[in-house]
Amino acid sequence: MNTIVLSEQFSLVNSWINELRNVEIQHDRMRFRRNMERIGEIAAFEISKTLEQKEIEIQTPLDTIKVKEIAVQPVITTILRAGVPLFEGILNYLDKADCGFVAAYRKHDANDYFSIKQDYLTCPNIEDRPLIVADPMLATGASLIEAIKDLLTHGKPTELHIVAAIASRQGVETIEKAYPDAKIWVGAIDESLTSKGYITPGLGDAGDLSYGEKLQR
Ligand SMILES: O=P(O)(O)OC[C@H]1O[C@H](OP(=O)(O)OP(=O)(O)O)[C@H](O)[C@@H]1O
Ligand SMILES: O=c1cc[nH]c(=O)[nH]1
Repeated sequence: MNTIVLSEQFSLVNSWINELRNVEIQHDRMRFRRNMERIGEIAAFEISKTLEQKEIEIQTPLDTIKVKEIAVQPVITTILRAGVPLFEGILNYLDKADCGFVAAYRKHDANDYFSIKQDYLTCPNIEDRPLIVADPMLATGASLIEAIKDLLTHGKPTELHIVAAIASRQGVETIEKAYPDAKIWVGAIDESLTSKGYITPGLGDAGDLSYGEKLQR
C-alpha cells in the first residue's frame, strides 16, 4: 500500500489533528505549529522503518557491538512557507538529513482561478538518496507536482516519500497517478475540496495559521 493514513490506527496523532482543525484551538499559533511538527516527527519515525539499513560497528566504553543504522541519509524538502513546521518535525527525528526548499504560491486571476508560481528552489544532490517532500495540505496537488518536478532536476532519488497532515481524496489520487511509486504519509484524508481549492472540512489556511494572514498576490 502506497498511501498510509496515520490516523487510521487511533493514536495521539488523532488528537493533534483534531486540535489543528478546531477553530477554538487552532488560533494558538505556537500549538498549531507544534502539532504540525509532531505529525512530522511521527511521519519521520514511520518512514525510518522503511529506509534501507546498513550494519555498523560501534565502540561502547566496555566493548564493540554490531548494530543497524540508516544506510543512506535522506534529503528532506518542503514548500515555503506553510511546510516549515511539518518539515521541522521530520528533521527533528531524521536529524542527519540534508535539506532543500521550494517557494511556491497560488497566483489568483480576476476570476479567482489560480495557478502555482514557483520562484525559488535550493536543494542538495538527491541522486541515489531517499527524497522526502513535506507539504502540510495536499489540496489539488498542484504545488506538489510543480515542486517535485523541479526537485527531480537535482537527481534521481532511490525512493520518494510525501508527507502531508491533511489531504483531499482528489489530491491523493492526483499524486498517486503522477508518482505511482511514491509513498504518501498523510495524517488524514478529507473527501472534498471547495471551489477555491481548500480542503473541507480541512483546517483552513495552514500558512496563515502558522505565521499570520498573507496578502493575496
Ligand atoms: O495542493 P495545492 O492545491 O497546491 O495546495 C496546497 C498548498 O497550500 C498550502 O500552502 P498555503 O497556501 O497554506 O501556504 P503559504 O502560506 O505558504 O502560502 C500547502 O502548503 C501547499 O503548498
Ligand atoms: O485547504 C487548504 C488548501 C491549501 N492551502 C491550505 O492551507 N489549506
